[in-house]
Amino acid sequence: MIDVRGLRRRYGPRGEGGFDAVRGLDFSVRGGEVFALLGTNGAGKTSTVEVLEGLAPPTEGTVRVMGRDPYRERAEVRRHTGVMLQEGGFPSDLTVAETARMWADSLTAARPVAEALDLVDLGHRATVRVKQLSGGERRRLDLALALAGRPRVLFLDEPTTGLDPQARHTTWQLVQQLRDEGATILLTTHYLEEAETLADRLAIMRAGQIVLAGTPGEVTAALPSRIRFTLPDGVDPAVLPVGGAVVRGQEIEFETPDLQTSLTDLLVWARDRRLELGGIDARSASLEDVFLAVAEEAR
Ligand SMILES: Nc1ncnc2c1ncn2[C@@H]1O[C@H](COP(=O)(O)OP(=O)(O)OP(=O)(O)O)[C@@H](O)[C@H]1O
Repeated sequence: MIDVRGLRRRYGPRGEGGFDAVRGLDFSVRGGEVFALLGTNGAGKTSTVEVLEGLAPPTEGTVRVMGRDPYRERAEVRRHTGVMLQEGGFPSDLTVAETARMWADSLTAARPVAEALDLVDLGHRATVRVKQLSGGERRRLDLALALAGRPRVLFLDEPTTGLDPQARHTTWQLVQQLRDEGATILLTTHYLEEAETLADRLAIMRAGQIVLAGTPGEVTAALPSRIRFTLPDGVDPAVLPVGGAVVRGQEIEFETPDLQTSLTDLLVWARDRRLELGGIDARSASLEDVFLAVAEEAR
């Protein structure tokens, strides 16, 4: 549904004075998939998504959405896409329902306004003026408008920024529901839990390039897992069956690329010696660990 080959996006002139925000991206998003673009501030996520939305042409490379060029064939592509920009811009004197109705009138086959507002839990705020909405409510209105045309492809740029935890979870459920109904969704987010929860696949960008991509499981497998425990008093850490452990008194921590094997070996070793290990904590790297490692490498 989305295909990006060799995408570059440059702001300003060629040569000095210009800036390459996107420096050669390749990725694709399959139908019915949620794909998350992650990256530090300024990594180039919005610059990429804007090209996919047809708001700007690529400086180099090709981009296809549903097999079409979203910039040159904007009218055709736009009919099937829903877009939630990082900042929506609505006339602030209109009410929520008026805003949604105005938007719906510009679409073919829009959802009924009440249905679109109910999807994002804004039905009870229909008669409130946009300027009186909280930041989180405006975000949800943005989302309602993005969904209004029953899009087959949905672009969500930081959809849950400013939402309280409950509204965030409701939004996640909505995104999952839309995906289950067949929508293809590309989102950017700074919430790693959001990416872990929603994304079938994700890519981490840094300085205009993708540095890691895959399923959340594949991406977190890029870093070693970690095992921690406490040895019983009187047991010398030197007898441990693992190399490279960090030892603080009786507290032991070590990393392993193969969590299951290392943990099994450790537990069998302890059982054979009738040792009771305390506070065993064994975990794979989290997406946050990976993200921080990627960001750290850039320093
Ligand atoms: N119109 C512009 N002119 C010049 N430079 C720009 C312009 N828009 C963005 N940039 C620069 O391009 C780089 C990428 O910006 P972009 O907004 O795509 O990053 P992002 O990954 O979406 O960041 P964030 O997480 O902060 O939203 C940044 O260094 C930014 O300063």
